[in-house]
Amino acid sequence: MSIQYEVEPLADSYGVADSFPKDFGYGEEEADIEDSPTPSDSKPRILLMGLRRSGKSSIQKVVFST
Ligand SMILES: Nc1nc2c(ncn2[C@@H]2O[C@H](COP(=O)(O)OP(=O)(O)OP(=O)(O)O)[C@@H](O)[C@H]2O)c(=O)[nH]1
Repeated sequence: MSIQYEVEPLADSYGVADSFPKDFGYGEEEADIEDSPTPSDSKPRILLMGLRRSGKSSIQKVVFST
């Protein structure tokens, strides 16, 4: 007496994954819609943040005044 098993190929068990759309992606590249004006001379900009009267203007004078 012999018992026969039906062994399906392993690849068939992943049939669900095969049904996944192949062209799934992030779509077209979209331009940033942030309203950050791009300076034409492309100078780097520094945002100095701090509490009131904490010395921001003084730092600016010391660091950036020529
Ligand atoms: N002792 C001391 N006082 C400082 C220093 N830096 C700034 N001050 C004094 O702190 C006060 C405020 O300095 P500002 O540079 O005007 O500070 P700010 O952050 O620009 O102030 P806001 O524009 O009001 O936010 C001024 O009276 C400065 O003289 C420091 O390093 N040491």
